[in-house]
Amino acid sequence: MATATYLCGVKTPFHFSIRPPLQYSRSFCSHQPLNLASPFGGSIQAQTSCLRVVCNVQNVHVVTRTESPQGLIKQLSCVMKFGGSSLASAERMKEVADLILSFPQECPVIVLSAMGKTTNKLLMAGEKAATCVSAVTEIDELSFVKELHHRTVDELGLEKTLITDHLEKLERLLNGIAVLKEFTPRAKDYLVSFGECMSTRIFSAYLNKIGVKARQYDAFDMGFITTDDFTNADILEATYPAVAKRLRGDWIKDPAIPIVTGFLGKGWRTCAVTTLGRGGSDLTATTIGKALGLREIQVWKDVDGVLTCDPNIYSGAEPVPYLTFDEAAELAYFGAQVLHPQSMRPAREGDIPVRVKNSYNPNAPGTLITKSRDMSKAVLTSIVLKRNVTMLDIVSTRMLGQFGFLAKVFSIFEDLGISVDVVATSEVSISLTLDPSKLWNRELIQQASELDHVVEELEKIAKVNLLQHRSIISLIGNVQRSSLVLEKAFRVLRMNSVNVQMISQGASKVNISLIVNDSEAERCVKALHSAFFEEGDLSDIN
Ligand SMILES: Nc1ncnc2c1ncn2[C@@H]1O[C@H](COP(=O)(O)OP(=O)(O)O)[C@@H](O)[C@H]1O
Ligand SMILES: N[C@@H](CC(=O)OP(=O)(O)O)C(=O)O
Repeated sequence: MATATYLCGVKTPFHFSIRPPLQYSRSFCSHQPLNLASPFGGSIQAQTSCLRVVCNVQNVHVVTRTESPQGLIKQLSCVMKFGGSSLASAERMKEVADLILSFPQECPVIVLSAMGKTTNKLLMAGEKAATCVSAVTEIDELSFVKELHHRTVDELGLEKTLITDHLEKLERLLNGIAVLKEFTPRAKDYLVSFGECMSTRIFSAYLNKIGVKARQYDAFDMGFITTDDFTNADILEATYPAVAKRLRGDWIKDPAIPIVTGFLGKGWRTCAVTTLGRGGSDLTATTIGKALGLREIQVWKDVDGVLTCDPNIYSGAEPVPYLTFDEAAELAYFGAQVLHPQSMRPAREGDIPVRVKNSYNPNAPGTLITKSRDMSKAVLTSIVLKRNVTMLDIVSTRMLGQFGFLAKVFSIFEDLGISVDVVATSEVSISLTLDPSKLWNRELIQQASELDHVVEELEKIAKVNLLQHRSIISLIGNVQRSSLVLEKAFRVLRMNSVNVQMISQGASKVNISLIVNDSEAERCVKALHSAFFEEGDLSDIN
């Protein structure tokens, strides 16, 4: 296979490949004058040169290289993602715009979540529409969403018509939910999508108003193809080339800062709007970073980076300067809300650094997440808590030495489509926790019967003890020094009279998980945090 790549600006933007057996002809057409608007204002007189590759089968690839009088024009360079916490008001939108413009050397792709708590409000409005008898217009959450967006448009000096269509559609959708008295996962995804659709339209219009050329994109219309698992869809491989083609194509034709809806996609079978799970805009950002092979992915939050523990549990949590993709993935998977559980995957695959920064405090260095880092001094990086976990103790009813027991147990989970989080096994017994993210979005009643069904199936081959209201405390760090970590952790837990019910050191080599009662969990995290990060006596055990 022959591969040609033009180097334009910061990163390699074009790749095309031709399989040797195909006949192809090439023609160059050069020096076609083109008027390009610079996204940061003004226009650039540019020329393009095209390399046209015509294959004798069905594909025609046209690769275009764009040049300004000074040379090649800048290419999209990084992703900047801003979450709801960074975009809570018109004032915040202005500050985010200023923040973006304070990096004139960058040509960013901007990914936005819904404003403030819009997603929660929309979900609540949907629940109320499905269960209440009063008129949809009386739902407080709908009034809140309308008021927030109207006020923002007004304060930014934008046309009211910018969002009228969306607000009308939103109300009609809630009326439909009220008539059907049903709020399906598919309806949930369509309903919450209005949040991102409106925030991106408002922000893009504002940038254009202040003279920065921007173009709004709905992710479900620009190539984000997902599974049809509403409320928790996975991104499919076809997304990467589709997104790259669309963003690059538009940028070359008419450069404008892309403003993309986070969190959303399009189901590949249903063609309906899907969402990537709560906090999914982080995943949108890393997917775009990988698709375009960008230099860096920035996720701007309301905290000074990834912290040593959840600041809502312990306000003395400190920023962690460096993390590996593996550490960040474990941290996110085991419950740190700051990053979406799947968001590290595209960044790791594309080997693109992720920087977590604070939009309220841009000068703080934040956290840099890369493939590897110097672990020589690392012991513990962060403590993560996942609450309300269900644990199962499963003991084989057969004699010791019974082979195939583990396989049978896991095939039951596979058949029922339930993910397992933490596992500890012996030849005849298994203790495990169930991944609540796979149960979160389902109706409570369904959850209960689902668990009953799991137990029923398992009881055909084992004695089962179902233990609810447990927490997983994950110690993320250098498992090469696990003895040190465990020694200290158990000393702290013993001093706090906490009994650990299960322990697992994952194959990931960055995580030790301890299972304790929900009621003891926060106390444990605080005590562990203070022992590992504040008392400074790690050197003792070193
Ligand atoms: N280990 C952690 N480090 C940083 N923030 C954390 C951590 N654990 C939980 N959080 C919470 O995550 C929040 C940021 O994530 P999120 O609300 O999803 O941001 P955004 O809406 O900007 O994407 C913080 O405000 C903080 O309360
Ligand atoms: N708005 C969605 C998606 C998202 O990523 O939000 P945030 O970036 O504010 O966590 C949610 O609340 O889940």
